Amino acid sequence: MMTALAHAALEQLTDLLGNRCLTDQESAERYGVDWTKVWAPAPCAVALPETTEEVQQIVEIANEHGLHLVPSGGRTGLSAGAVAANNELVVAFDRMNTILDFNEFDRAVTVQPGVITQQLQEFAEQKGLFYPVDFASAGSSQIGGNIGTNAGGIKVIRYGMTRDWITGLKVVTGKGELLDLNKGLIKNATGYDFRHLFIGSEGTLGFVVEATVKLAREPKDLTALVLGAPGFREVMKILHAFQQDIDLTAFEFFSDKAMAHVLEHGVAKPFDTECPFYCLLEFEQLSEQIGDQAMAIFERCVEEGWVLDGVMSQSLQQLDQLWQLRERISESIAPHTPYKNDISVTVSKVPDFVEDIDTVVQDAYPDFEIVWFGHIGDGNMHLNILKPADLPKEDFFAKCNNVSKWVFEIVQKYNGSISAEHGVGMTKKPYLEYSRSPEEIACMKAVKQVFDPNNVMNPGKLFDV
Ligand SMILES: O=C(O)CC[C@@H](O)C(=O)O
Ligand SMILES: [Zn+2]
Repeated sequence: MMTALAHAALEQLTDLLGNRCLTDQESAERYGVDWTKVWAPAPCAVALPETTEEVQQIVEIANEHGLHLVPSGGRTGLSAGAVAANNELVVAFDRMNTILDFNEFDRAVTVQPGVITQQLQEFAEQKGLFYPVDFASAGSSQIGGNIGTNAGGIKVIRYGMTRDWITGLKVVTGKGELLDLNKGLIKNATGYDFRHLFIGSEGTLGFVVEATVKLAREPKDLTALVLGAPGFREVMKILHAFQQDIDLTAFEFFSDKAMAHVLEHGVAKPFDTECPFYCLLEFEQLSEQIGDQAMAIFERCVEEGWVLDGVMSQSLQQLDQLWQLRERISESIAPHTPYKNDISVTVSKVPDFVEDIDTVVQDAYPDFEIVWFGHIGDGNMHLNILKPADLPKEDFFAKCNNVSKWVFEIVQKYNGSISAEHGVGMTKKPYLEYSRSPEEIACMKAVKQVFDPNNVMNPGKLFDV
C-alpha cells in the first residue's frame, strides 16, 4: 500500500493533475525505485507533470504541506538517488518528453527532461550530428536523470561527461522559482555558473525542466579492437601505446570473469585464447594510414608480450558485436545481486590503485566472485561483488558494507572518487567524506539551504541536512 498523503495535499495535487496524480500500489512500485535493489519503494503518491508550471506548483504544494519530492527519470540509476523509500511524492518526468527546438547553426537542441537518451541520439543522427554521451542504459535513461548524475559512460575519454554538453538549463528550485541558466551561450563570464551546480546535484537543489544540449559532428568509420592481455598492468601499457599516436574514442577493460558472464549471456566470443584481462578500444579510421598505424601498434604490443590475442572490427556489424562484450556485462551479472562500486582515480595511478583494492577485496571476500570492468581510459573502474546464491541478501550487503570502508580508505589515499559516474544517492551517502572534505560538505549544505530552504527536493540523498 502507498503510505499516507495528507488529505489536503492530495486534494490540491488531484486538482492540479487530475488522473496524473497516482496513488495505486503498482505505480508506487514502478516509479518509486531505480535499478538498485536495496530499498523498497514507499512513496505517498506519484505526480506526472506535463508542464514547467505544473512542476512549480507541485513544489509549492510540497512546501506548503511539508512534502518531500523525489525526481524520477528512466529509473536506471545505480546509487538509489531516485528511490522514494520514505513516504515522498515522486515527480516522474515521463510526460515531459518533447524535443522542443533545434538550431542547425548553433548545433544545439533544446529538450524536456523526460527525453530518452537514445531519442536524443537518434534525433542528432537524423540531423547528421552526434550526441556523444552514451552508455548501456541509453535506451531508457532520461536526459533529466543524466544531468542529475552528470552521467558519463563509454565515450568520456574523447567527449567528456554530460556536463560538457549542456549549454543551457531551466530548473525549478526548492522554492518553486524558475531559473534560466546560461541560455545556451558558449561564452558567459558573468559570475557564478549555477548551471554546473545543478548538474550532478541529484535533484537536491531543484528539478531540470528544460535543457539545451550541444551536438558534435558524427564520427566517421568507427573501428574497434578487442585485445586480450596477460595482466592488468599490460592493459595500461596498451592504453599508453595507442594513445601516443591515435585519438581514441573509447578505451574500456574487463576481466576474464566479466567475459565469462557476458558469454554465458549469449554474446559471441571474440577469439579462443583465454586471457586474464581484455580491453576494447575504438577510434575513427579517418584514413587508411590510421588503420595501418593501429595494426602496427597492435603488432608492437604482441611483440612486447602485452597482448596475447586480438581482433579488429571490419564492419559496423562487427563493431556492434564487439561492443556487446563490454556493454552487456552489467545486465549479465544483474541476476547475482551485485554489490556495486564505481570508483575513479587519475589514470596514471590506476595500476597501483587497482592492485591495492584487489588485495583488500580478495582477502575480505575469499568466497565471493569479484568482477572488474570499466572505463579505464578515464580512470573509472566498476567493481562488482556477486552474492553467493545461498547467502541471504541482508547478510551479503552487511558484509560488503563492512569492507567498503577499507576500499574507500584506499580511494581517499589515492585522492580518488567514491562515485565516478553513478552518483551518491543513498548507497554512497555514508561514504561521502572519503571523497569530499568536511569544509566542502558544509559548503554543499549551505548551497542547498539557498536553493531549497525547506529541504523538499530529494532529501536524504547526497547527505542528510
Ligand atoms: O553495473 C555497473 O557496475 C556499471 C554500469 C555502467 O556504468 C557500465 O559502465 O556498464
Ligand atoms: Zn560505467
